[in-house]
Amino acid sequence: MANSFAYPTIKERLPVILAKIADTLYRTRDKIKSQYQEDVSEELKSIIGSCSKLRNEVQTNKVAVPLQDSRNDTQVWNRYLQAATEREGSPPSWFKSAWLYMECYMYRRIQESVEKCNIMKEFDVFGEQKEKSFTDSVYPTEIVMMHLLETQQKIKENAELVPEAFKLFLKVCLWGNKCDLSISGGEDNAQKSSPLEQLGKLEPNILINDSNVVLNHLCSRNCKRIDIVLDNAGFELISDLCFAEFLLSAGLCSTIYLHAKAFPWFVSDVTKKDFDWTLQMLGQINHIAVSNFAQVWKERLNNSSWILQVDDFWTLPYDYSQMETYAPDLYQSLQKSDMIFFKGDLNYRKLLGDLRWPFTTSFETCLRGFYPAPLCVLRTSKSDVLVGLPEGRDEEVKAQDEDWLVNGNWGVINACLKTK
Ligand SMILES: O=P(O)(O)OC[C@@]1(O)O[C@H](CO)[C@@H](O)[C@@H]1O
Ligand SMILES: [Mn+2]
Repeated sequence: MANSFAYPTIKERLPVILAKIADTLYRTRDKIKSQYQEDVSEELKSIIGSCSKLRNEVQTNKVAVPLQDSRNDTQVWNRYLQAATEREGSPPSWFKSAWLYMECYMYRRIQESVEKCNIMKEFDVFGEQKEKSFTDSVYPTEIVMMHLLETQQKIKENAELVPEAFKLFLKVCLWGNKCDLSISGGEDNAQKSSPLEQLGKLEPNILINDSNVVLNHLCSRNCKRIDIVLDNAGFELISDLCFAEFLLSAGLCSTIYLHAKAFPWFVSDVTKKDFDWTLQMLGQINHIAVSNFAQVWKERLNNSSWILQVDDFWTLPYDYSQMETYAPDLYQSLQKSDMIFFKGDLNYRKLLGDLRWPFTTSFETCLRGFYPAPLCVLRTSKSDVLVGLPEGRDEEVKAQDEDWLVNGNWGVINACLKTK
C-alpha cells in the first residue's frame, strides 16, 4: 500500500475528514441544536466522540470492528467483515487491508454514530459542506443552465445541432466530477469559473473519449430509459441534471433514472435529502434559466420522466461485479436501461474492482462480467486505477503531469457497448 494513493489517503486525508466533522459539529452546535424541538446535546456529543474515536482507530491502525446499530444493512456489513477476517486470517485493519473496503467502512462507521441516535437519526454530518459547495457554485450553475435553455431553443429549430450539444453537456458532466469534497479533505472545492470556457482548455485532458460511440448508440435505437448513477452534490449534481434534461429534450430517451446514496457517503455524494434540497434552492434563485429549470424539474419528478432511486447497494463495500449476487433486484432493474452513466472516481474503482490493472487492459475485461446494459463512465481521475489506454500513453501523460492519476485534471468518457 505504501507506494499507492491509498497510503496518503488513509494516513492523511481520512483523519482530516474525521477531524473536520468533529470541528464543524462543535463549532455549529448551537445552530444544530436549534433545528430540533428536543435537546440534542447528548446525541451531538456522542456523534463528535465517535468520530474522534474513529480517527484514533485509523491513525493507530486498529482492526475493523463489527457495526452495532440497527440499520437494515448492518448484518450485511458484519458478514462481509467476518468473511474478510476468515480469508485474511485476522480482521482487516486500516493500513494493511483493501483500501476500497476500509474507506467504505469508515463512512459506514460515521453513519453508525448517527444511527445510534434517537432524535438525530437523519442528521448529515457533511450537510454544511455540501450546502456551501452548492452556494459557492451559483455562478457556473447560472451559466450552464442559460446555455441549456438557449440550446433547447436552437435544437427545436435545427435538430442537426444535437450531436455537438450532446458532446458539450457530456463534457460539462464529466468535468463536474472535479468538484468532490472527499479528494480535498472536505476543503472548499466548488466550481467557481465558467465551466463552458474551461472545456476547450481541458479537451486534451480527456484520455479516452467514447462520446461518438455513445451518441451513435443512443441515436440508433428508440431509447426509452437512461440511468445516471450520481456522484457528488454541488456543481456536479447540477451538471448531471443539465445532462439529464438535455437527453430528454433532445428526444434521446423518455425516462431518466437517477441513483442516489442511502446515507452520507464520501463527504459529498448525493443523498435524497441533498437532491430535494438542491431543487428547492434552485427555485429560490432569481435567474431566468435557473427558475425555469427548477420548475421543469419539479414537474419531471411529478410526471416520472425523472425517477430518483435509492438503493443500499451503492453504500455497501461490494464492487460491481458482485451486484448480480448481492443486489439482484437492482441488477435486474438496470438491465432494463438503454444506457447507464456511472459518475466519478469511486464508481470507477468499483467497476474495476479497484484492482491495479495494466493501463492498457480493456475496460470490458476489467468489468469482469458486470454488464447489466450498455454503460459509460464519466470520471476524472482521483485514484491510481486507469485502463483502456494505448501503449505508452501513461508515460507521455506522466511526463507532462506527475500527478495525473490523482489530481482530477484528467478524465475519461469510457463506454462498454457489447452487441447482444
Ligand atoms: O467518487 P468521487 O467523488 O469522484 O471521488 C472520491 C474520492 O475523492 O474519494 C476516494 C479517495 O478518498 C477516491 O475514490 C476519490 O479520490
Ligand atoms: Mn463522490
